[in-house]
Amino acid sequence: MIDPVTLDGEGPVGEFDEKRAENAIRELLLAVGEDPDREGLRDTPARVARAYKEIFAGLRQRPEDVLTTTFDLGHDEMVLVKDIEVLSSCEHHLLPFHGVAHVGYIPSESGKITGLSKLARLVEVFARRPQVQERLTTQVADSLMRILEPRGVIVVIECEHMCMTVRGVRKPGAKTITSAVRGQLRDATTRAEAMSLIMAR
Ligand SMILES: Nc1nc2c(ncn2[C@@H]2O[C@H](COP(=O)(O)OP(=O)(O)OP(=O)(O)O)[C@@H](O)[C@H]2O)c(=O)[nH]1
Ligand SMILES: [Zn+2]
Repeated sequence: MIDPVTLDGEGPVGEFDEKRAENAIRELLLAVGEDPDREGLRDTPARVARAYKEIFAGLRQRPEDVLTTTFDLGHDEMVLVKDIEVLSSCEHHLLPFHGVAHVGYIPSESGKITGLSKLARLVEVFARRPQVQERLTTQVADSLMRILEPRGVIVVIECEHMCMTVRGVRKPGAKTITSAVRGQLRDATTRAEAMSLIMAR
């Protein structure tokens, strides 16, 4: 089961309760002073419930479900996929944060490699949950270390948080950058090489 605090678990959690989500959205519309029965809003609770089902689909997925394909290519140098689009939701305001993730690893001695698309799928598993950017970053790094047993991992995520743009402090354009570095990628030279590849435009 997924740990409800760290959300770091193996999943899947229970089924998405669409009816309950619909009722909650109806309540929210009433709370803001709207009429959920007026024509334009009549289908909104069901629509929003379906949207949340999609947005939080990662709660019902495990990293093992996507890191399936591995090959022994004997490649033992760094593999880095840059600019993977990230669309997640901050758990404080349930507003989106979006940007990019860069995920790199140095394969195990045996050269155990995964499909490139699987790194993007792994980001999705953790992004589609109520999140904070720091946890998203470490969960991607730690699950890669656990499942692929590489010699090192680097994950850098750059996002803009809607809760800082549409409300509150209102600072559009401010970017948050988080990183998680594991194993041999902690060595200064290797880390510097990875960072220069990540920062190169
Ligand atoms: N560390 C971290 N903070 C986040 C993330 N997403 C949102 N936050 C912050 O969570 C904090 C919640 O602060 P609170 O003071 O409880 O909430 P608030 O009154 O709505 O805060 P303001 O946004 O400053 O108006 C805010 O500072 C947000 O910017 C994230 O991914 N990581
Ligand atoms: Zn927020």
